[in-house]
Amino acid sequence: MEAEDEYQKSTAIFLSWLQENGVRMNPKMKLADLRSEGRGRGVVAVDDFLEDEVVFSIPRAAVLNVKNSLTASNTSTTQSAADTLSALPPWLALTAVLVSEGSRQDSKWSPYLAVLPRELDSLVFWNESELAELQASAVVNKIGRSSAEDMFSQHIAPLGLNNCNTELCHRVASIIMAYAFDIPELSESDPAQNKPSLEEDGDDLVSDDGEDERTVLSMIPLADMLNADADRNNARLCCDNEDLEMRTIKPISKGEEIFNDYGQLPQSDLLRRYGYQSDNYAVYDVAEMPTTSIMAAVQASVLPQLEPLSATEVEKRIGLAQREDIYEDSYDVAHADSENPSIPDELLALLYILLLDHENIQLLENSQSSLPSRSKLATELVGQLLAAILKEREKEYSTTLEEDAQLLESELPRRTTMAIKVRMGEKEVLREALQEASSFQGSNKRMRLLDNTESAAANSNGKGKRSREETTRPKKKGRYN
Ligand SMILES: C[S@@+](CC[C@H](N)C(=O)[O-])C[C@H]1O[C@@H](n2cnc3c(N)ncnc32)[C@H](O)[C@@H]1O
Repeated sequence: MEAEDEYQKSTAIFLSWLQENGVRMNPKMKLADLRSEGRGRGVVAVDDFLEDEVVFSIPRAAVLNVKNSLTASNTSTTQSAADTLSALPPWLALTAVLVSEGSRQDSKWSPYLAVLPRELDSLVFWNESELAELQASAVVNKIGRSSAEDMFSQHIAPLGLNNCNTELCHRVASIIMAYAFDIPELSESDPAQNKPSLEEDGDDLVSDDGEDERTVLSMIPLADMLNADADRNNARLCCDNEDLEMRTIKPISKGEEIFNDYGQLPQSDLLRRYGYQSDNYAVYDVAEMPTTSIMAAVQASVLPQLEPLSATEVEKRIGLAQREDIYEDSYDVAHADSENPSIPDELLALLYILLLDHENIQLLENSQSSLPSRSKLATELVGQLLAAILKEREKEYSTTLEEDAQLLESELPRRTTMAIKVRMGEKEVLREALQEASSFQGSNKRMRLLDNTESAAANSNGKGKRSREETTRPKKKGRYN
């Protein structure tokens, strides 16, 4: 059979299967072939929807998760299989279940499994030269291909599932990452938990988010046919009733696509987890600033006016940053919005601690002073150091924004184009952060500048007068401002 016929036929069989399994579809929706627009299948309105209308409803028994799969298989091994699976993280247990269901001709979910993709563009499937196009994006270190393979060989291989191999496990785990939902175990639910997610760990089939809500990682036929495109979200999965319901969250006009919400992801994570790129997610882009490179810049004395710090002194200041709860392994810079600046307070606080003069670091250490507000953290010197660090970070990418823009004008392989957009998004963020850093105007009076040291030394020798600024240091514990 031609691949095209196969595609249409599998859609038709899936639609009949949905009906047989009690899925009720509003006649105002249709499952559409959106391949020409690069979105595979999707759900489209064929008539106007009001806000809070049901688009379709799905009985919980049609959902594919560990419990339902074990119930459907109804074998004597069910209890021991349940025990084995419940010891695994939810994503791994569901991977085992999908591989197992996929290998059975008589699986209740066969027509559903047949419409799931054979190939994905998630980063785990990119080869080295494709990944190299992401340049210095931190996402390259988050793919976790080899750690996933360790899990497969340690936990899935011993199950002896038919036709199971590493590539299949990757494919299934990636489908789960892009398609599965975490749904509340019972009907007392928080419908906010409706986005496909895999960022799970834990060792139970249900996960507990710590707020009395236990969720079950589940594949939800049809609900997972909704695409997403940042703020074009107009529907969500509601788990309050016996049946799961996809409901509109705003009026939708005839002809519009019905979109779910995958979250406010930077383009890098969208690519890693869902295997696509969309300019509409660029507003959520971030550039990661690893603390190791921040420390390297500090120790390399990138600013000549800075008094150098000994290794012991650096250690002490890191300890202080940890005590103040602002020390992180890396800091995300992002696009500023009405509520948040581009550079996070924690990063400013770290640099401030690294740049404080000896007298003031002592006061902070003895809790005679505390970290000031953002405007005072944002000293000119902090801005200069940050600018130097941001420029170094920019240099880790082997092309400039302008060169990337030029590259995009030519015909490129799909993955190269997506990678270029991701790295451009990060470079845009770095530029914005650089601009923000250049605007810092807070006083340098407590900063570890060579001048300060000289005047302080002169003062301690009784040869000089303290400057007016130095005498304004806080005398008791409290915020500098
Ligand atoms: C939950 S599924 C949605 C159904 C999917 N289109 C299908 O045909 O099976 C998520 C996958 O859909 C695709 N997708 C979702 N939103 C998209 C978009 N705005 N643009 C391109 N692809 C999208 C991505 O491949 C993603 O991994």
